[in-house]
Amino acid sequence: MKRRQLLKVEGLMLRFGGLQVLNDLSLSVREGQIVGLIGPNGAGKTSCFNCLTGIYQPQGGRVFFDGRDVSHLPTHRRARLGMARTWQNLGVIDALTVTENVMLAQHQRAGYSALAGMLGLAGTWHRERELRRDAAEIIEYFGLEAVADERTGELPYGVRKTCDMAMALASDPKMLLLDEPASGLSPEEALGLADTLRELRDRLKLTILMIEHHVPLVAEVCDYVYVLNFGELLTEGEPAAIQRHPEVIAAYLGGTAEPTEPPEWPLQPEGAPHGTA
Ligand SMILES: Nc1ncnc2c1ncn2[C@@H]1O[C@H](COP(=O)(O)OP(=O)(O)OP(=O)(O)O)[C@@H](O)[C@H]1O
Repeated sequence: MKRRQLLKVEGLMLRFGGLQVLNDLSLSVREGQIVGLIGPNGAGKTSCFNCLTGIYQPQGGRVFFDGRDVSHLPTHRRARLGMARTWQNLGVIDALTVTENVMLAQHQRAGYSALAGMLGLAGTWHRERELRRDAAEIIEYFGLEAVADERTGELPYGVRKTCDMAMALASDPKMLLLDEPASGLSPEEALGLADTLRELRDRLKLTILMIEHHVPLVAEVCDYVYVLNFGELLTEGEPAAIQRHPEVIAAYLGGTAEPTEPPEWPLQPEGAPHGTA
């Protein structure tokens, strides 16, 4: 039996001035899948995430999440329904500790503001204690205990990325939208990320949509892949087929669409950001 669609996107149209950033983009993600969204720089991947999370209001198309039309809901309402996101440039606040960042993210579901919690206003004390306990569990899950009380601005990039992921999880989401989770990570860290993503899917039953340039990671963990080019869907399918698709190879290399033999992966799009993107 096919699992139900948790996310469904129909005919997204997004324009900035004369630039058609997304053109009739449709995709779907079934519950429990890890789905990749790949494509060269400027293809429209982050803009697509911004439309899904309500940061951009597209001129056309609809977004359904968990059976609801969320197209006109603001970002915080979509987050409360279970959409969590990580950022290409990190969502952590450098001046706060790892624990404080995770607790800030938890207030998505706390029922009162982070400020009320910090000030210990009436009715928040008991819940704050629960949140702190949950935060400690999330921090332990991601192996961040040793740096829990350190300011994130003073931590290595890979650790800050892990903290960003912990923050996304702190809102108790149904779906994670990950924007380039492997960028800036060492090869060993990227390998560890593959295990983490599979565990999030298999143990915590999370559904994941991720933008990623690191094609070996996509090939290893994704159940299904969408390829964007110039705001349009170039192709979609299982990772093995995508890696051999002539037009995908051409879009990434900017060359002929008829290679004589499969290229060596990883391919990086021309001018792809490596590092902090
Ligand atoms: N707020 C905006 N105003 C104007 N143009 C924008 C805006 N946001 C995105 N764009 C343009 O939309 C196009 C797609 O950008 P987007 O960041 O979505 O691509 P991407 O596929 O995520 O690229 P990358 O892999 O480099 O992150 C680019 O030409 C970008 O300049």
